[in-house]
Amino acid sequence: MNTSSQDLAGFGWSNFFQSQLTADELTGSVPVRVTVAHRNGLDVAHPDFAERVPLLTTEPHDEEGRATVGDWILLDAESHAPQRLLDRKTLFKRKAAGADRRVQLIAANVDTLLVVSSCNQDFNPARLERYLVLARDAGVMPVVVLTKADLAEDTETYRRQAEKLMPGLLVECINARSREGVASLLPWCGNGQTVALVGSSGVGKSTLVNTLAGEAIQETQGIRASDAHGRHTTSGRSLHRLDTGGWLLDTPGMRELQLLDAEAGVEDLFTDVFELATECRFSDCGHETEPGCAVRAAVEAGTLDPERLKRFRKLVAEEAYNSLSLADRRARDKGFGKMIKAVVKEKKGRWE
Ligand SMILES: Nc1nc2c(ncn2[C@@H]2O[C@H](COP(=O)(O)OP(=O)(O)OP(=O)(O)O)[C@@H](O)[C@H]2O)c(=O)[nH]1
Ligand SMILES: [Zn+2]
Repeated sequence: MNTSSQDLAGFGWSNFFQSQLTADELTGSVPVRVTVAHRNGLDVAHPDFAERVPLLTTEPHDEEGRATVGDWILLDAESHAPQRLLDRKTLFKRKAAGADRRVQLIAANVDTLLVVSSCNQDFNPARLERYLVLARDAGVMPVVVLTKADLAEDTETYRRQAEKLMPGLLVECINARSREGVASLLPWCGNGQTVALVGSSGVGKSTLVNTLAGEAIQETQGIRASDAHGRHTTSGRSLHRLDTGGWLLDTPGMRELQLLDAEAGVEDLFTDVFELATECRFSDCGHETEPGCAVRAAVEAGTLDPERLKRFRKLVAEEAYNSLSLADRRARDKGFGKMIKAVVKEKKGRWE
């Protein structure tokens, strides 16, 4: 077998992976990319072949040691038996529901996350912010893509709102249905580049995939005229080659990604709020009613957008909730239910 490193580069191979190989591995192994992670095997691809191989052997609780879609693994050059997993450049993961909170791997080695929303009533800065946190946590570069620019009267207002979410954030307003429309995204989809998409239902993810791929690999469905919500379209877990030589990683797991355990990401995204908070009189200030609160002072002085503070609070609360185990969540929900019941009972009692 004589595969040039250029061919491998088209699959996403780079010096980052190459430098992990030992002298023995350079001659005795062949690197392959995981295109589908099945329960009992891995579909892998290489410029010269594609096949199903057995799972890597891992320690029972080493969830991150398992291979997921997008990973690079080494096979024995002769037998094609899987040898080991290479370190990842980036990783999307989530904690599974359930008492043991196992880590679920979603996708590895994604270079760019296209955060999709549209230039209409679906545009939601809070949701975009959440996806940006997610990208930060995975170590992936985010690009905000605002679709349906062809239907909007004033795309600049949307663009400006999105740009305000993070310093230096790239925002592209596009028509996802036209080849020319998506041209501005091509730099992120070049040879060997891996992109993934997130965004709510109906914003045009499948349309974008179709246009980028140059063929209909995703089913799109018409938007329901009445409520502007797209219908859910199904898709298989996969890594698709784009016309441009890039790879589109589109899996149900990726589509369902939610903000989970994103503490570091929240800090990155809201450095202004965190910096202000260091000046609050109390170190555990909740920025609600405490005296000497620098965060509220900034809002009053007009230097901090109150909407931004609101979103920050929501994100922190949501993250705290998501980080609870399922058992804790149930207990909390039950506690909440009990509290409601008690209040209702008390109110009723008063009138009976
Ligand atoms: N005019 C116009 N229509 C668009 C654009 N992007 C998407 N649409 C339409 O919006 C509808 C929903 O698009 P989809 O691609 O199915 O949305 P989705 O995000 O994949 O939705 P789910 O599969 O539910 O996650 C379809 O009717 C598309 O044709 C755009 O940029 N311009
Ligand atoms: Zn404060």
